[in-house]
Amino acid sequence: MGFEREAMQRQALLTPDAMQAADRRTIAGGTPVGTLVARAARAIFRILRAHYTRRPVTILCGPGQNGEDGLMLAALLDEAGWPVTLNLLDAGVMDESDTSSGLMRLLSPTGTFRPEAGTLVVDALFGAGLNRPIEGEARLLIEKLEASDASVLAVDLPSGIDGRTGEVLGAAAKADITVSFHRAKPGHFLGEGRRLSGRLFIADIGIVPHHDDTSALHNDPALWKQSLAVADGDTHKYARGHVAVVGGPGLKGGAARLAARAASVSGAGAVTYLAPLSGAEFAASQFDAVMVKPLTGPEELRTLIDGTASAIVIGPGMGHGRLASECLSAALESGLPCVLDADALTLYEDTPHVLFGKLHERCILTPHEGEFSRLFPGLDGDRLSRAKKASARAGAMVLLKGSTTAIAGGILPVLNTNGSAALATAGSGDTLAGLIGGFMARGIAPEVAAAAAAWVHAEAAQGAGPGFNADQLAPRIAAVLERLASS
Ligand SMILES: NC(=O)C1=CN([C@@H]2O[C@H](COP(=O)(O)OP(=O)(O)OC[C@H]3O[C@@H](n4cnc5c(N)ncnc54)[C@H](O)[C@@H]3O)[C@@H](O)[C@H]2O)[C@@H](O)CC1
Ligand SMILES: Nc1ncnc2c1ncn2[C@@H]1O[C@H](COP(=O)(O)OP(=O)(O)O)[C@@H](O)[C@H]1O
Ligand SMILES: [K+]
Repeated sequence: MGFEREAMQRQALLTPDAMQAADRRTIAGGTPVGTLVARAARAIFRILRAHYTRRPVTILCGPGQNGEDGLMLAALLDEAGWPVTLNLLDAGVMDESDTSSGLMRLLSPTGTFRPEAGTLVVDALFGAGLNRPIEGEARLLIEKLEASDASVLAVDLPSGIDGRTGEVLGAAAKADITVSFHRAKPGHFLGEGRRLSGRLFIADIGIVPHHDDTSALHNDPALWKQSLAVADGDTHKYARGHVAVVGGPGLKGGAARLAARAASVSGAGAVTYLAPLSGAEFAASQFDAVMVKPLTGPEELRTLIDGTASAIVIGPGMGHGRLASECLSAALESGLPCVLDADALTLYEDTPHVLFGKLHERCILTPHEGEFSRLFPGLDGDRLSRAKKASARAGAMVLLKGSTTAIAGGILPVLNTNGSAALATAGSGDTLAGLIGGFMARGIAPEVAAAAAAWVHAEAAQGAGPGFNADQLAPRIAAVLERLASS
């Protein structure tokens, strides 16, 4: 089972180009552009009033439709008795209807913009139409805004953020709230765009959706919750999935043990931890539910592969020795779903093409930025496009970890954004690798397993205090899965 179809449409991320195409399609379908702008302005007005008490509002309006949204908002606020000032980048954006509606009297002369604490600035300079770095007068306005203590509400995107990549083109001021329309844009979650967008609200303004518009998905349980349901009835442990976790020698065993613990709460029926004797003996003293087997060579792993193993997690704490590379080869030759993390990624960093030659479509590579840059040198751009290029290069799925995690190689790339800095703790990536392996062992398709695991893993750290560490993740993951199953 893949992603749920209707949810895919709701979770679509649209690039600014795709959004403009959707806009044109909607207008061609009979909704005048003025109606869309009016709906957009009303949505901003509603969200603005829900979050701010009445206070002086300055609206910065650019030369395009983003500025039009700002003008229309000015009229609504003015009508509701809010003190509004307009700063236009280009007085030409005002047409006769604006002047006759009395907006002229809200205009403040160029050069007088002084954002102050206690006021609200609406940033309606540029949105989807930003097509070059910001300079001149617009840049001055944004820099003043950035240096001020005023609250900021951005229309569509903080002006200066590239909606496709999240990159700052010239300058951009941090918004407390961003109100965008129809669907979120990749730039809300990538690069600086994530931080600068603040709290994101997406307003429905009646844009007609079309699946061709979608360039990526914003991860959400609606996409895959059904796939996690455990079928009731006559089953047995191995039928529910058996995860083989390949660990390393004694002193490095913690990473793979974390992976095994995550696999054992994933809903899979059995987990076997394989490690050289020193690691296996210690693991056996730590585990109850997880089975332990000593590894003297790749044969023990092959026996499990020929038996009941249905997915393999390999790499965390494994080391770089001969046993490690033989086990990795055996894992990949098995054709079973495999998660490659940590040492499995760095083992081939000098000869990545050798590794890529062994991968298949049920392999998922889970690098953090450091591992990624060593395994995929020379790739630049935002995290989403790098993950896509890396997946194409490797011929496997790539889950590139970070505050926004990008997953590429499935039907559509996925961005996961529910993580928090609590996850930046040793062993949290190992836990994620184990959870993905557990889901794949259950027969869940790789792209679904990766997306579900990324979300569940991040959700498990929600509300974590300063004393949180990766040891605490597995029981929290079990709790998240329980909540999902009963919701
Ligand atoms: N797509 C839709 O369906 C809807 C879009 N709406 C609004 O329309 C916006 C898009 O409107 P536009 O396509 O007119 O684009 P924008 O208003 O974002 O900007 C385009 C204008 O800015 C100029 N420009 C671009 N980069 C510049 C730079 N760095 N320095 C100076 N000038 C620059 C362009 O030459 C053009 O005149 C969205 O962001 C949104 O706010 C809403 O009205 C609701 C409906
Ligand atoms: N600031 C952050 N916000 C959200 N998630 C984060 C942040 N920093 C790290 N993470 C997540 O934490 C995990 C860290 O993985 P990794 O770096 O491999 O850790 P380790 O190697 O110690 O196991 C990844 O899932 C990553 O997405
Ligand atoms: K804007």
